[in-house]
Amino acid sequence: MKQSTPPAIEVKDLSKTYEGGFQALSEVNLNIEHGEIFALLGPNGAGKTTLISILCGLVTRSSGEIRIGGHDIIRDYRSARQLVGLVPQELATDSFESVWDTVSFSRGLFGLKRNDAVVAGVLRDLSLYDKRDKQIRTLSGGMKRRVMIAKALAHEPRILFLDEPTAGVDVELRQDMWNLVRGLQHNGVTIILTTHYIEEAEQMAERVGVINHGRLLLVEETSQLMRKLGRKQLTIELGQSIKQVPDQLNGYRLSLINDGSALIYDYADEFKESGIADLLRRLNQAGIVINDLHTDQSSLEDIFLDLLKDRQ
Ligand SMILES: Nc1ncnc2c1ncn2[C@@H]1O[C@H](COP(=O)(O)OP(=O)(O)OP(=O)(O)O)[C@@H](O)[C@H]1O
Repeated sequence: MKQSTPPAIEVKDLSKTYEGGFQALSEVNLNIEHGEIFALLGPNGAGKTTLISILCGLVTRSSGEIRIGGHDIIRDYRSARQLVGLVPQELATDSFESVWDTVSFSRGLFGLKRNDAVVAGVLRDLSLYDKRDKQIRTLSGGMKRRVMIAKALAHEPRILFLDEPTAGVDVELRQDMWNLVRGLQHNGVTIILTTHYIEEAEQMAERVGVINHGRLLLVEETSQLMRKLGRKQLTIELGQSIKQVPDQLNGYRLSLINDGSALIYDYADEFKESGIADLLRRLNQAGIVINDLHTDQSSLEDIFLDLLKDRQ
């Protein structure tokens, strides 16, 4: 019988209570497939770093089971850890080591043989090759962050965790970072990132997990989530202002704005086709002249805020 490949990450009933009694994670269940880009979204203190740190073996769980590439992270720690690279939120700075030595040493920490071609490749991908002989303490903040990524990639991990990779970085580095992420995914690397830049999760991630107060509220394909929860708004600019929405349009979620010169119609994607044509016909029947129409779609950010409001 052919055995199926285990998921990149399997988390079952994971809970974490820190010393002192604070429960940072409760009953988290999550599977992440190979080659996915998965975004973990949540406000400050939601438990994202705790989850990532447990998955990388830096923080111990209180209960639950975790496998990385099928390896239990406690019983089979080395095999599990070998598969994982972590770019932490905090930058390790002020090193007197050179960029090259730091990255090469990181590879050695995983018991791997020295491989200059791999280290050179990683440094080139991150535009660090020219700086390879510089001491880390002499680099700019952005360059130091690149070194952190290079360190995480030095042992060629199959799964890369990026803890808020774009917080406080400039546009150029952010762009480079996302190009790098796409390139890694192309090579089959699984990417798990946390971000406060929700539009980026929307653009980059195939699936999103929303976490708050240590609970994973939902895990959904990004497009699915947008479709399901993403409300749309149609703004109807009127030829002439009106004082109130005519009675015959009471069945629609309409509101008047801008002193009665425009109507807002809230609708969900699935009602788009029939709803709008019907509404426009009825407006016409009510003698309302339409000047212009435009639509707005709620972003993942809006959805996220709505979710937190509903479930708190
Ligand atoms: N070592 C610790 N001891 C006690 N409590 C901790 C410890 N580390 C984290 N916490 C608490 O656990 C909660 C979750 O923290 P965590 O860093 O996982 O959140 P986060 O979602 O990553 O937040 P941020 O977006 O701010 O990084 C926070 O309330 C934090 O104060």
